[in-house]
Amino acid sequence: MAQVKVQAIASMLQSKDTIPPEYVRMKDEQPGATTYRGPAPAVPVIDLADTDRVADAIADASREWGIFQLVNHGIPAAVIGELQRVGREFFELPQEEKEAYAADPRSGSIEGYGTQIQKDPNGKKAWGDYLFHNVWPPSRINHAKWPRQPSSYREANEEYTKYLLGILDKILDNLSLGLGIEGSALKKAMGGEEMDMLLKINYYPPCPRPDLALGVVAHSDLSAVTILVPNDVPGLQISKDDRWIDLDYVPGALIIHIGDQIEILSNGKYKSVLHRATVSKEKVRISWPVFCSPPPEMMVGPLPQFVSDQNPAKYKTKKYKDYQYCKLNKLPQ
Ligand SMILES: O=C(O)CCC(=O)C(=O)O
Ligand SMILES: [Fe+2]
Repeated sequence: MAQVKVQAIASMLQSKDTIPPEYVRMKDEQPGATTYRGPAPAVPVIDLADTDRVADAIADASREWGIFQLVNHGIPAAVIGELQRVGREFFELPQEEKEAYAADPRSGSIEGYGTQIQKDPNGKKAWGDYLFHNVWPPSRINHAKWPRQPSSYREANEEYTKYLLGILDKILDNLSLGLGIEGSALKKAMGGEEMDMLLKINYYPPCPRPDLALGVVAHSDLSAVTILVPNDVPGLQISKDDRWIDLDYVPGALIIHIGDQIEILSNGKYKSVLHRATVSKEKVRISWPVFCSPPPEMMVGPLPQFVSDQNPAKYKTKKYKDYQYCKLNKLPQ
């Protein structure tokens, strides 16, 4: 039987101020009770075209924040606009059309249409649905999980991916230089052209109680780097100095997260960022993260340059898919 999607629940709600109890987070997670409202420094906004400063800015932000917003990245607004339009139109299709792409947990693949299913000790759920599909490398793309409607879905996603490959190269290059290693080193450690890029579309319907629910619970991304396009409804929060703070909406910016794999490869010099997604009372929030990771069989561990007697390895060396298994099953890394 198909999982009941949040989009269907939201459209059937009678009440304007209550939600089903399984969507009410525990008190210590509720955004209404835990969002920091005082003055806080803003997540760095970095200009990719500012060649004098960009390398230091990316390295500093990745050490101190694990996240930054990237402007002047060179992806035409029309390309991002198309990515957003076709993704939104997919979620606006009738429910039964979307179910043709349902994720199948028994298949061993994360790809497809589904609803947030984090294993939660309190039986709580998150207020969001999603679509996952690979966009790179071509050999691991399964077009059966790419929407056939709207008809320009495939072209829009291929076009966006082409630009992302170039931007990811620049980010990894600058991250490598910031560690004092060769520009190509981190990309090589991620499998070079064989690295994996997995697109997720998060669809968060309007929620009568955004103070009580979460779209995505607190986590760091397992990826090496995540490149995210938001729509214009803010909602992403990060934990900084033990406070949950909002990211500003910067029109046209890409939000770059440092994920666990870069933290591991750099032996902790760069930090993956703890983040969560809140939802809106009136508006649909949508985000398009692309998780960029080593291929499943790649061995990942601290690079030898960062390990010494004085500075022992803080993380294990094992296959990426074994890191993935531990994270998905909430086992020790
Ligand atoms: O929707 C967002 O802004 C964040 C989503 C997210 O963190 C994720 O899907 O991993
Ligand atoms: Fe995330």
